Amino acid sequence: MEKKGKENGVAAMAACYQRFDPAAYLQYNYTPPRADFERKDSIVPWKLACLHRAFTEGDVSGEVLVDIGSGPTLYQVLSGCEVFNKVLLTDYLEVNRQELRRWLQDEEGCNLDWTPYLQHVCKLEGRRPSAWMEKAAKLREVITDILPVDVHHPQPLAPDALPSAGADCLVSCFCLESVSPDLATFTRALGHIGRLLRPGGHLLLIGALGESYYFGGPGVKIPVVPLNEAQVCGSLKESGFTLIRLEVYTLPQDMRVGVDDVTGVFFVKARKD
Ligand SMILES: Nc1ncnc2c1ncn2[C@@H]1O[C@@H](CSCCNC[C@@H]2Cc3ccc([N+](=O)[O-])cc3CN2)[C@@H](O)[C@H]1O
Repeated sequence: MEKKGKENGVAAMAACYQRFDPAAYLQYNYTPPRADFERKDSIVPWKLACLHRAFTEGDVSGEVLVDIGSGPTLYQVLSGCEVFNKVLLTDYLEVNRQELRRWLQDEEGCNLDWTPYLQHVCKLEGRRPSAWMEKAAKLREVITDILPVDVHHPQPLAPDALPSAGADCLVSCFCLESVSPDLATFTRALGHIGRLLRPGGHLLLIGALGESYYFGGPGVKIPVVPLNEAQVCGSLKESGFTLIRLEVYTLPQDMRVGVDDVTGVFFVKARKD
């Protein structure tokens, strides 16, 4: 019974994602107020600051960075692209991989202008904002693949996707809790992606606290397993990670815009045992 229940939950979740709408999702979460670079308390600048610090404080290095569950967004690797010379983006849905490919190939039809993001991260790096074009070129140089991924598989990526030693660093933002029907499935998925990482490699994990649903498009209500900090820390420990740092952002009232019921966002830096 238990096994059947687990498979049903994951299958039901996969069915929800067939209606995911990248353009709407980007609009909901990656435009003001949640992405307002003039506001100190906006969520996206907070996330970019966490990622910038984590990638540049000296302990993260290597060849290969993998972003798990990229969705249609690039912000996750704007700092990491300066540290790694091979970056892999991944997502479960072809519509998201297509959105990413459109930007990478500098094609028409992108659903979001990433320029303000590139300019903001250049500022964090102490560069002039006009260096954003160099950062865009750097991204297009180091992002070598956009691959399918399924975190519910013990081997989430194709066998030949990574060097045998594994990736040197993983980043994953708002994915695991949004694709797992319950905490046990979240923890199992964390273990699956952990197996992609070499021992001593780093995991940078951003996710939602207290979220039970979000809209992945107009009328596309997707269930989420609500997490608290203690559960995140417990899952990391159970999946063979040592926590280095946990930071939490609590959403001000005007960041609660009706597209989900998120109360907070966590940022984790951890190392694979
Ligand atoms: N089995 C699977 N394996 C891997 N990826 C999978 C799988 N199934 C679906 N996916 C893939 O995972 C998905 C990743 S996007 C998930 C959205 N997460 C919730 C959303 C995000 C968000 C953003 C910003 C803020 N904020 O406060 O600023 C709050 C929130 C909270 N709401 C999607 O790309 C899907 O395509």
